[in-house]
Amino acid sequence: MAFFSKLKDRLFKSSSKLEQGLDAIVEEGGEDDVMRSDAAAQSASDQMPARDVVPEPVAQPEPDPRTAPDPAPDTVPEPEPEFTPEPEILPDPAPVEIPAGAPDVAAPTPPVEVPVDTPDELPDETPAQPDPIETPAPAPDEGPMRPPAETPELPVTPPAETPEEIPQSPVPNAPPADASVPPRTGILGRMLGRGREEEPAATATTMAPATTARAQIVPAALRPTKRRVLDDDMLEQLEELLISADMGVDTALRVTANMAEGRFGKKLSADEIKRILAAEVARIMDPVARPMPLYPKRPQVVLVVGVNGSGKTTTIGKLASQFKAAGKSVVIAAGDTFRAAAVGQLQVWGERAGVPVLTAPEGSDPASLAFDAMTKAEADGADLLMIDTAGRLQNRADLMEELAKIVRVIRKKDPSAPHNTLLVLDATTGQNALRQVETFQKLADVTGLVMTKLDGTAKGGVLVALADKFGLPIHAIGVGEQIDDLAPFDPEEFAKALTGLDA
Ligand SMILES: Nc1nc2c(ncn2[C@@H]2O[C@H](COP(=O)(O)OP(=O)(O)OP(=O)(O)O)[C@@H](O)[C@H]2O)c(=O)[nH]1
Repeated sequence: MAFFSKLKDRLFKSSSKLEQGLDAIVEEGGEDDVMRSDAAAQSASDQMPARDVVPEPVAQPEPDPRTAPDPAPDTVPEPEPEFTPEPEILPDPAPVEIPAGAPDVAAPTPPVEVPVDTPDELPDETPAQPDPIETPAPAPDEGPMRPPAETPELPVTPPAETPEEIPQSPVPNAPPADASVPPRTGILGRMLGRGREEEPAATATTMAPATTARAQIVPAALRPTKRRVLDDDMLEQLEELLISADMGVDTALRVTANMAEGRFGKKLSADEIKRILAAEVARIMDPVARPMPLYPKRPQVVLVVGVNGSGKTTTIGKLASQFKAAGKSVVIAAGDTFRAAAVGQLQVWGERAGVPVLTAPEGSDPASLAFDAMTKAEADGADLLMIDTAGRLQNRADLMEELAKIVRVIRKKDPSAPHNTLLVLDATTGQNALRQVETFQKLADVTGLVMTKLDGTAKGGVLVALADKFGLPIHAIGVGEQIDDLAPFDPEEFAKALTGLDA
């Protein structure tokens, strides 16, 4: 519930936009569902405490909803799609000892300097190649592979259904140093803004004097439910609304067509439309909600790519922390060799996660660093090597070629690598994310996505467009700047949050 609130309230501005838009569409062309509201009013007033509502004298007897003829058979609402209950919040895995001292104040771990003397032309030999049968490369069209059940590569405490490889929140939530700040309750309980915001409203209602309450309070059940016939006009308005929420034209058309299927001409309330839309969104998103797969290969090479500022470094830190908590030995390579600040930032994240960060002298070839980092990670018997790369705009051909070279060089060392190429997308970039996927996919064979900043001003609809267009797995979502602000992607929570449905 808390995570749902987090999604709903901070996740998207587009959520409230969609929610309000759907309400407005029905409000605009809808009619009061009189029969339903009368019946609801009767039932509500039967249950209403006397002090809350004093029914006015009724001139006409209330029709008995059980015997009254149905004046409009087509007003019977569609059965509402069922929603899976919110997934159980799993207990945090074993706590991780955060290195003593806050990363910001502790002296950073001296970087492991990797000598970068590898020439551009790297040897063609591929030392210590594993048996290809034991370490199959991920087949692009097979989707993410999970390690065999018996492999010791699985994390220590895999949830049954949710990502095994990215535990929910392995880091215990230490109380904040400032006692005036309320204690944090983990990633699923962090979105407390909504609860706090709701408090005044709740107080206002309960504090209202009885006399004014009698005049002013109109319980929701007493208000007539507006319903609107689902016709071409309404579908067009729905399409426009979905496009404005960044779903893209193609996806918006497909979604509205599916919504109309079997319902055209029927009268629907705003709530019913939200549920139908949420079910459709969840149906599209379900196949892409996949954790990052782990393979028996050591080191499993995870290349992290994306445009400037999308959240690569932050995501690497969060992932490294989670994998470490799951018992993996992780090494990070600072592939942005051109910006000293980027290296420094990665070192801070390495400190936080408690994993070593391999660096190279400023200005050296990032492809060489990647090669040397693989050699070192292999020698150290690391399970995972996460390679950060410089942010690059997808329209900068030179930088994209540099990325392609990194991939080529990695493959010289291990033809099955990189085993995961994660494209980190900033959800606030909207439709531009689609172009980013297209370009990065061509050059770096992207295997999965991480969508960051969903706690910000993101337009969540773009995730639906991405899933609909590319079908790439969404391994995780970033919902904040802290180390445990990375969560598995839950399609149903997402759909409910996007459409403004209550949990
Ligand atoms: N609110 C929020 N901020 C995030 C999230 N992920 C990353 N950030 C912030 O986004 C900014 C950029 O993150 P970085 O991790 O430095 O991005 P990057 O892709 O490594 O950046 P470059 O190296 O410049 O390409 C930082 O201020 C992060 O704190 C997220 O999920 N939510």
